[in-house]
Amino acid sequence: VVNGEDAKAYSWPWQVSLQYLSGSSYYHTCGGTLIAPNWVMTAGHCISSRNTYRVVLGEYDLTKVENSEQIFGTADIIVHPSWNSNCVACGNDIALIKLERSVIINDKVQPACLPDPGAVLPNNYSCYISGWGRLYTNGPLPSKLQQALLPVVDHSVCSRSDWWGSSVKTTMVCAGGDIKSGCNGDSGGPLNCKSSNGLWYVHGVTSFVSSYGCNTIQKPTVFCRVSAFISWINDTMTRY
Ligand SMILES: C[C@H](NC(=O)[C@H](CCCC[NH3+])NC(=O)C(F)(F)F)C(=O)Nc1ccc(C(F)(F)F)cc1
Repeated sequence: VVNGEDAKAYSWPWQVSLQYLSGSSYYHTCGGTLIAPNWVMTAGHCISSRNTYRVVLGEYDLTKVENSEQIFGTADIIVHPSWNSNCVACGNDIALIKLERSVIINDKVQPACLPDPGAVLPNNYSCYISGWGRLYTNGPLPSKLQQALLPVVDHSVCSRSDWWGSSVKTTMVCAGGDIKSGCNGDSGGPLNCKSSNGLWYVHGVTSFVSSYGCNTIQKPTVFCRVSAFISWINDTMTRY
């Protein structure tokens, strides 16, 4: 997250650190969202069949053991069937991870609410991105979870030729576009948006930023629009 701030510890209790095994150590590679006691939602581009992954919940400072962490292996990983790793602009950048067992729900680990099917947020609606992605383009990863307020940019603006043009589809959500943005390592994490009922809903799965730099003007962070995939999510959680 570029130009964000340290999140309050455990204030996004559905935030996940997806880590891959390299040698004898695990490394943070992507974010994710807990959506059920044994299911995590992340980005399709976060998954490679060559890797072994683990999922960490109740995480805040990646460099410390805080005794709130719950660590799980994966029982199954289902990448959206229409995800094409050669075409991030085509969308469908979403995957589901079935955990080897259910998490212990507590004040630091809770599932997120998901939006109603088809729900589209209006322009300028305030949401927060959260993640352990780079603090600036080509910069370091933070230790503590970061967050930044990103206003939603509706599709009519986001698809303008001097914005994302045809690279952004209606199955995506744009947010930001100024000096705040997601950055590499935030992939797969949540776009957290507060509803009028006072609950936080995850409307986006962090998908891409500009190759010219994470916080490029008129290139908002682009998210997979969760409300376009509710049926697939429900069907998958039922079938696997
Ligand atoms: C460096 C930058 N990386 C990214 O945006 C990667 C996703 C890469 C998936 C494809 N391998 N995502 C992130 O870094 C994230 F944290 F913001 F989500 C990138 O490749 N951006 C990018 C590539 C293509 C297109 C476009 F669709 F337009 F072709 C747009 C942005």
